[in-house]
Amino acid sequence: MDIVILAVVIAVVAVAAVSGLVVTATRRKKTPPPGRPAPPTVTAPPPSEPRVGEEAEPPGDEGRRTIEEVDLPPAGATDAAVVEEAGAPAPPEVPGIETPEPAAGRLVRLRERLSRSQNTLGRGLLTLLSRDHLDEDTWEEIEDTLLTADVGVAPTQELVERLRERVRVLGTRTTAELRALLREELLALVGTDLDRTVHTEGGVSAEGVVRPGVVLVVGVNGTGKTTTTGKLARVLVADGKSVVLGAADTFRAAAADQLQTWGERVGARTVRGPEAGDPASVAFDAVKEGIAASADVVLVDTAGRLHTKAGLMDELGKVKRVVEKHGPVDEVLLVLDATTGQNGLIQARVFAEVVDVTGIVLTKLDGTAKGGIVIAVQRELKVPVKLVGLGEGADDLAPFEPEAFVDALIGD
Ligand SMILES: Nc1nc2c(ncn2[C@@H]2O[C@H](COP(=O)(O)OP(=O)(O)OP(=O)(O)O)[C@@H](O)[C@H]2O)c(=O)[nH]1
Repeated sequence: MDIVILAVVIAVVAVAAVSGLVVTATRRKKTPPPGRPAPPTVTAPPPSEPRVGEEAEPPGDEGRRTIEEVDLPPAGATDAAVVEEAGAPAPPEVPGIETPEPAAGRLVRLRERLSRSQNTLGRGLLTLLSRDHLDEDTWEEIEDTLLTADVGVAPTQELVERLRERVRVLGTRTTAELRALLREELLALVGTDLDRTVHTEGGVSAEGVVRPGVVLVVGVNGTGKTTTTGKLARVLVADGKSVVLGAADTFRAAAADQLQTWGERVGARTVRGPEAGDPASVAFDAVKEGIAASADVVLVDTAGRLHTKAGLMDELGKVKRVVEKHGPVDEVLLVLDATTGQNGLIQARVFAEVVDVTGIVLTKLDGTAKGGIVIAVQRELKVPVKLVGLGEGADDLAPFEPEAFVDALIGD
C-alpha cells in the first residue's frame, strides 16, 4: 500500500515538472529578444465602459473647477448665447427691429394684386370698347361695368359721355388707341393734381417748442384702422422718421396690444391708457410723449363706434380738441374698407361731418373688383385717396399713385 502511495506521489511530481517546463518555454517564445523592436500588434479597442467591480478611470490632468471658477454669463445674456458657448447649435434668433421697405414704388410692386382683382373693370371696358359695333346696348354694358365697380353714378355718366364723344371722333379704333383713350379718361376721373402727401411736418409752437407731426387715424372698427396705423408707422420709419403711437382705441382691448406689437417691430413706442379709459386722454399723452421724445410723428389710432353720430362726434371731436392743445393736427386719415361699397361711402359721409378728414386710406383693395370706389369716395368727400391697402403683409400699404393705379386697372 505504501509503495502504491509513493508511486502516485512520484507520478504527480513528474507530471507537474514536465508541464512547468512547457509553460516556461512557451512564455520565453513570446518575449522578444533584447535589442530587437517588438513586432506590431493590433490593440483591441478599450472597453467602452468599466465592468462591474473595476475602478473608474482616474480623472485626467485637468484640475476640477470649483463653482467660483465657473464663468457665469453676463446678466441679460440670452439662453442662445449660453447654448452656443457650449457648442450646441444656437436656436433661431429673437427677431430684432425690422427694416421696413421704402414707401416709394410700393404700388408698382403691388400692382399685380390690384390688376388681379380689378380685371372686370379695366379689361371689361376694353373688351366692350373693342367691339366692331358700339350700339346702345354696348354703351349700357359699359355703364353697368363702371357701376358694378363702384365708380358711382355721376362719374360713370360723365365717363361714358366722354368716351362716346371721343370714340365717335376717332372713327376706326385700334386696341392701342382705345387703351390710351380709356387710360386718359380714367386718369382724369381719379385726378392727377391732388395733393396726396400724408402731412407729418409738425412745427414750432408759439413758445418755441418743437412739436411732432400729428396724424389722427379714424374709421369704423374692422375697416383695418389699427393695421393701417401700424403699417403707416413702418412707412414713416422707412422714410427715416421716428414715430410714437397713441392707442386711443380703448374700446377694443386687443387693439392697444395689436398696435404695440406693430410699434415694437420698428422700434416705435406706444402710449396706451387703461382699458375702456378716455381716448382723448391717451391721445393727449401720446402727443406729449412725442414732444418729450422729440419724435418726428405721432400717429393716433382712434376708436370708431358708429352707434350714433352724436356719440362719435363727442368722442372724435374731443380727441381732436384735446390733441390740439399741443398744436394743430396735421392730418386726419379716414380708413375705409374698399369691399364694403356703398356702406363705405355712407360711413365716409358721417365721419366727414364729424371731423375734417384730410385724406382717405382705402384698405382691402386686393380683395375686391370694386376699385372704382377710389373715384366715388374722392367725389363724395372732395378729399384725395392718399394710401391704399393691398394685403395683410406688413408692407402692403402703398402711397396712392393715380398712374400706377389706372395702369393696373387696364392691364398691359
Ligand atoms: N386683404 C387685406 N386685409 C387687410 C388690409 N388691411 C387690413 N386688413 C385686415 O383687416 C382685418 C381688420 O383689421 P384691424 O386693423 O384689426 O381693423 P380695425 O379697423 O383696427 O378694427 P378695430 O381694431 O376693431 O378697430 C385684419 O385681419 C387685417 O389684417 C388690406 O389692405 N388687405
